[in-house]
Amino acid sequence: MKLTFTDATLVRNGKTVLHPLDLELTERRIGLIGANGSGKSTLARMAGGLIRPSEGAVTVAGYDTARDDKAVRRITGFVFQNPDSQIVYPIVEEDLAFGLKERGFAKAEHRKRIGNVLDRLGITDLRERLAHELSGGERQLVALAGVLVTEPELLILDEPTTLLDLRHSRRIANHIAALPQTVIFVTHHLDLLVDFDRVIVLDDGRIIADGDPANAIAAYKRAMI
Ligand SMILES: Nc1ncnc2c1ncn2[C@@H]1O[C@H](COP(=O)(O)OP(=O)(O)OP(=O)(O)O)[C@@H](O)[C@H]1O
Repeated sequence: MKLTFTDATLVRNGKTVLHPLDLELTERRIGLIGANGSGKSTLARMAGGLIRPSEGAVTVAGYDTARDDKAVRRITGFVFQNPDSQIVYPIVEEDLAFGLKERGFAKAEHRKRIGNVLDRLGITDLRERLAHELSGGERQLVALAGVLVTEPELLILDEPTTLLDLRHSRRIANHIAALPQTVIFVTHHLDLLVDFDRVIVLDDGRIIADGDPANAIAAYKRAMI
């Protein structure tokens, strides 16, 4: 999977949210870090075709996100910080099945896939539960499971562990480490990125560091003093 940003810019209400970006992303696990409001979510959404650049172009697996946004969204799964924006059905299992149905998976496969992903995230006990009765962290895990179960080619995770305890955050990190797909992971939890292939640091809409996790995280820490 290859993503390219060519002079991609985003201007909103007169503010330059992202200054012209040139990037070629071919790594499997890419972390995005930076200060609040530095443009991480914007870049992540642009990578998945949810936001079109004001100028320039973004391509995902050869599809231009401005022209072929449907194709891009078909191969991309998003997990956002707020699980409530993602959970649609009242019962956890129904919610996970909904994502599978929407993406055209055969019904016979639903139970097996759902069982597998719940098991891997350590939340099998939530299968029959009412989503609105779950804790914040449990809902975040269900939202994540709902996307993982569909195995999208590109997985974009925007602060998916903000409500999780250490055990579950680690489980997510381990799970991501084993995924064959491309993952773009926005987070303030720097320790989750130590084994990543590439980490990009944003500051005020610009890339200020880009490289291996140790160097990128060190640059971020220096910039935040
Ligand atoms: N429609 C808009 N109009 C004006 N400003 C916007 C708009 N959308 C985003 N911004 C601004 O762009 C900047 C980048 O926002 P973004 O959500 O990408 O930041 P972030 O790095 O993900 O931050 P956080 O760590 O706080 O989640 C912010 O200053 C935000 O207020």
